[in-house]
Amino acid sequence: MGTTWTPGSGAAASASGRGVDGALILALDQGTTNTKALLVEASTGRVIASAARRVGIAFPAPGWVEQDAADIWAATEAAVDDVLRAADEPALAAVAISNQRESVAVWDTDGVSRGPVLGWQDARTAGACAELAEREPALAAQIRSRTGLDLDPMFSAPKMRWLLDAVGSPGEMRAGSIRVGTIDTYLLAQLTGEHATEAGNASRTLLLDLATQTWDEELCEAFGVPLAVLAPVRRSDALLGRTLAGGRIPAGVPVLSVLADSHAALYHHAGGRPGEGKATYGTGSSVMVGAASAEVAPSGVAATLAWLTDAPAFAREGNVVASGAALTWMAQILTDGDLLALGALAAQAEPGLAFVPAFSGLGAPYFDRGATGLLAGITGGTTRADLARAAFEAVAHQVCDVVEAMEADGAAHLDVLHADGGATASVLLMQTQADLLGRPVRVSGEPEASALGAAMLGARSLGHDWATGAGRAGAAAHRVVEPALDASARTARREAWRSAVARSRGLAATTRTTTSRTTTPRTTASTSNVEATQESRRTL
Ligand SMILES: O=P(O)(O)OC[C@H](O)CO
Repeated sequence: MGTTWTPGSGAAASASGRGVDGALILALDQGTTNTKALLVEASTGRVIASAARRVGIAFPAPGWVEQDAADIWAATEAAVDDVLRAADEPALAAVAISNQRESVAVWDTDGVSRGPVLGWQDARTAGACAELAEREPALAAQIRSRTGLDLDPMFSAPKMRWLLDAVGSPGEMRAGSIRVGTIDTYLLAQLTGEHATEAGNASRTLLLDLATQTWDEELCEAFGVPLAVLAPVRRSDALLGRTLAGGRIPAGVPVLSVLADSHAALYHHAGGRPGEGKATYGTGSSVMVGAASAEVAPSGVAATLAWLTDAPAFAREGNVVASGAALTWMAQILTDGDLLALGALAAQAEPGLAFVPAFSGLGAPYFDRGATGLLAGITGGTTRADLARAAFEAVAHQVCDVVEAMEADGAAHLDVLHADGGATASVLLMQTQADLLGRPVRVSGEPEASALGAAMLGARSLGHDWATGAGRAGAAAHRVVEPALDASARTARREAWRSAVARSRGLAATTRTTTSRTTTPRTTASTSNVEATQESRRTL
């Protein structure tokens, strides 16, 4: 039974076999499921070796998602060991890091973990967040206006508070002898002994003032996270430390760049160029578009700091809950889980049927947990191919919904969408996306966009600029898909979709809106619909 678009590689490490031209960057991508390590030629961006090690994850209670900080570090060291061996122990010019966002670790001043990592999907503080929003609506509004984010359990501050309550004493918190931070901060502590956090990662905590790119003391106080336990906020391209002796990486190698993973992919694809955004097609879809300022985003999408170099780069982001998940579900019904067969089946049909995959409500830009999944437009002539086609249309429509919401106030605009992730292998999906968006889709052939984004930023500090130079040598091929649908057909298909979404949400079918003003935006998380069945043990 085929459940992926392409066959996976079982190799732990691989090397290109070609000689190395100049300095090498070790690029790490610490993600939820694994840590990847790449050796990247600094002058060209060519990947000469790569390795990956899995990271464990636990679900100890409904809505709880935990990882082990020591396991994350062990997987990172093992991946580094694999890649250095594969390349015969080369000299390293720099380390670059990209990492999963929002997840929080707690450790002591020696770098020893003091509790579980609360994963970004962890929703144990959902009750506490809802209670705080109800008790102090002005604070919830202040959080959104200052941080760009909604008060939601996905983000770090409620997790930090939970961990501090669970394992920290007031004395330790006052003295700063216990530390909490996002995964970049934990990795920097292990690699370099420094206590520092990268600004883009910090912007996912609910504690960073987007306008000043510094910790917001009032919000820290509101969440009960003392400044003393937080790391100083640093530029994304700062010298963030040098590797310690005794680790797998030789001592003294500078860490020259850190980017949050989704931000790193945006940096890799678009290099900060205005009008370029990205969509990642995984189980859900993360859609990010650069924004001119830290202005509060329109309802239904978040504002975030993408990275901080000479100037801050802002972005807007929305997360669709079910995109690849919609294809997987339909494939299980129609093609025994075979996604390639689903694509072939869908190609036999014309668009017409609307499938709203609100399996557990809808994410961005609607954030309607009450929405129900539906198929609209079934007739006696509806075929299996029509159903398959509707699943592909649903993925593309949802990305359009987010893009339209991002552009609603005119402060962000998308000219070209970079696409990455497994489902981009579908020619039908990418053409549908370009058609419904009415803009070109640049389909990335690069599977490691996040690690390479971090490496690209680090290379700049070494004097190499792939983004504005002649282009990255050895870059994976990409393809550009141009829209091929006339405006009136596009409008008709978008209207039919909006009508189906309105029905799914129990609204009047004539509603033409990308974002409800009557429902409170809940979250930007792909887990927005995970109802925490266990209330937080503490209130915020
Ligand atoms: O670990 P990943 O690659 O699933 O990324 C997680 C995201 O950063 C969460 O926001």
